[in-house]
Formats: sequence, structure tokens, C-alpha cells
Amino acid sequence: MDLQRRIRDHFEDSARLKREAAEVLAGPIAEAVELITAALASDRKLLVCGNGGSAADSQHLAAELIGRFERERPELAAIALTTDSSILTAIANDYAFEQVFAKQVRGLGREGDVLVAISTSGNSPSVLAAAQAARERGLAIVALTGRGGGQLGEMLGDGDVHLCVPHERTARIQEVHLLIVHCLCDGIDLSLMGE
Ligand SMILES: O=C(CO)[C@@H](O)[C@H](O)[C@H](O)[C@H](O)COP(=O)(O)O
Ligand SMILES: [Zn+2]
Repeated sequence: MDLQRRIRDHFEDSARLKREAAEVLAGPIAEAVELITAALASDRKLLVCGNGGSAADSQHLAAELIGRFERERPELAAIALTTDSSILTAIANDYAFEQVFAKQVRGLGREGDVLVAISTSGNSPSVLAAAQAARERGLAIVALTGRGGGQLGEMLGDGDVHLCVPHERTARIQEVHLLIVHCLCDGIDLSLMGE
């Protein structure tokens, strides 16, 4: 296939999915904004985790909350669990990779905090273990998934929010996850500071 045609198809596919996802996700994203804003306003914090591209998304979200999104505002408490190479390698080496986020959730998480768990398949063992640790510690979970939500979707409870992108392809799902991250940042700023 002609390369430029293929590139145009990527843009078309991504744009189409974003329009479809807006229909199903606007409500749940608003719920996630309310959940996160309430936690931050009560002096609680966000822990964020995911693998690969979703690790980058985790850091992206934490950076925009601690630093800023589009407007100046006080720093908001958010930690990406994907960044400390000493912690990550020690846990992976001494225990199992599956535990890299869960042990940080147990070490840093307090009741009322929120775990933002990002997995396009909803089936990454390290993210599932983090969600399990969050459940045990009394953290709420905001799950960003795709492909029907996988096992992560199945383990969510009443106080959690599931943002499941209606697509099968990892890259497309990630593109919507980034949009969700920006919607969350915008919504949090709006809730905390008004228009
Ligand atoms: O960014 C990409 C693919 O676009 C990859 O790095 C991808 O994030 C990795 O394969 C992850 O390990 C996939 O994990 P998950 O989304 O299924 O939890
Ligand atoms: Zn990618």
C-alpha cells in the first residue's frame, strides 16, 4: 500500500475512534474527574502506573498535575510509579516484575488515595497486582483500558471508575488514553478553579 495512504488511514482511524469514544466516555471521564478532585481536595494523592507506552502516559499525567496543565494553579499530589529505576529493578530482581507497582502502592498508598491504572489490554500482571494492592489498602481505582477491559475491568468495584476505550488495537487505545489524560487535567483544573 502507498505509504501516504497508510498514514492517512491512521489519522482517519484515530479520528473516528475519538469521535466514537467521546459518546461512551464523556460521562465516565466526568465521574473520574469528580472522584480525583474530591480526593485531592481532601489532601489525598494520585498514584499512576502502566507499562511501556502507558508508563509514559502515567508520567505525563503526574507531570501535568504536579507542574501544570494549561493554567497556573497550586501543585497537585501525583506520583508516577514508573520512574525510580532503583525501586523498579530491586523489586523486579528480588521479587518479580509483577510486583513493581504493587509494592509501591502498599508503601505509598493510603486510604482515600486514588490509583490510576493504565493498561490497553487490562491484563498486564503488574497493573492487576497494583489494583489488587489498591483494593486492599482502601484506594479507589480509575482504570484506563481497552479491548473490553480485561481482568482489570472485571475486578473494579462500586467506588471505582472504568474508562474503557472501545477498540482492539493497542496504538489506537493509547491515542485515546492520552486524550483522556488531558480531559482529566482540564476537568480537575475546572473543578478546582472554575472557568
Ligand atoms: O506503546 C506500546 C505499543 O504502542 C507498547 O510499549 C505497550 O505499551 C507495551 O507493549 C505494554 O507492555 C502493553 O501493556 P498493556 O497496555 O496491555 O498493559
Ligand atoms: Zn506506543
